[in-house]
Amino acid sequence: MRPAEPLLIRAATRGSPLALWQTHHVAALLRAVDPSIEVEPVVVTTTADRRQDVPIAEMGGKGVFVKEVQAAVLDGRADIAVHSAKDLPSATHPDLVISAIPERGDPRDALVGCTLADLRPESHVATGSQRRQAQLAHLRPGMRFSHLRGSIATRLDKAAGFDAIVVANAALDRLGIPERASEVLDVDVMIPQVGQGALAVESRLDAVDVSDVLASIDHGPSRRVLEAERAFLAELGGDCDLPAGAHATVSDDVVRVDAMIGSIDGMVLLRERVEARDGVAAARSAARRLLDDRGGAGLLDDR
Ligand SMILES: NCc1[nH]cc(CCC(=O)O)c1CC(=O)O
Repeated sequence: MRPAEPLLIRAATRGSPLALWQTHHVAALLRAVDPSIEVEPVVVTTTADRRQDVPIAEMGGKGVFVKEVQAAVLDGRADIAVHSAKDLPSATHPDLVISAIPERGDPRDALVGCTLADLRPESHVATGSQRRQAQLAHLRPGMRFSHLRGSIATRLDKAAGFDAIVVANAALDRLGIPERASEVLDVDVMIPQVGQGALAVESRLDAVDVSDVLASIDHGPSRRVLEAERAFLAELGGDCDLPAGAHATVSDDVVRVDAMIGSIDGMVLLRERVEARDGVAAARSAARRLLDDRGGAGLLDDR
């Protein structure tokens, strides 16, 4: 018997060590299902990667990380695009489909430099995320914040200049440096960003053969919570960085959504928890309560 024809899947990815780890992870998951699959990374250098000096918000929001990776799939240079789910805008491209959401990693944020208990009102924290700043400022009023962006390695290199920086714990795990976390913040202390710790693999809507293969590495519970979290983001109408976050979990067929909207100075922090079998409905209702009933819409407008 002849061996099966190898199936080549070209995977568009950013070139950072984290993005490459994620692409290799997707490749390993696919090959565990079908060893005849070969995954060839197609590295795309995004404008956002080249311009480390410019805040994300000024480059057009968080979609800047994914647009150029998606373009490689849309114009046929690649078959799939591997993204950090949290970098994906809430509305996907009309010609693309999220054909796999593999089992989610750690959704939590990590403090690097010192623990939460070590943070004083005079402490200086660096983060580029309005969500992280709003929640930390609420926990420890008075702290000074500086902007920080760049790859995880770049940010870790600059950590010594501050009392603490905040990064996704999944990134430390994936880069093999979990010991850099001074403290991993419980989701009750710091609500994570929509999609944090999860991967989203896109393919062309018309490439049914590719999406069939990817379906084999889709993880149902992870898809269910991610779709809920993304519905929260869509309801907020925000694809740029907002002082807002949502985290969903599923147990006994019930999805629980914890969501927050705050002011960047930490003076106001609104939280809601909604549980329902329909996670998307739960997330939308958490968003409506925060925006309409509790004044969150005004907070987002005032930024
Ligand atoms: N903001 C950029 C970004 N996009 C995805 C991750 C980490 C990996 C993940 O959340 O899956 C990071 C780094 C960070 O937030 O510290």
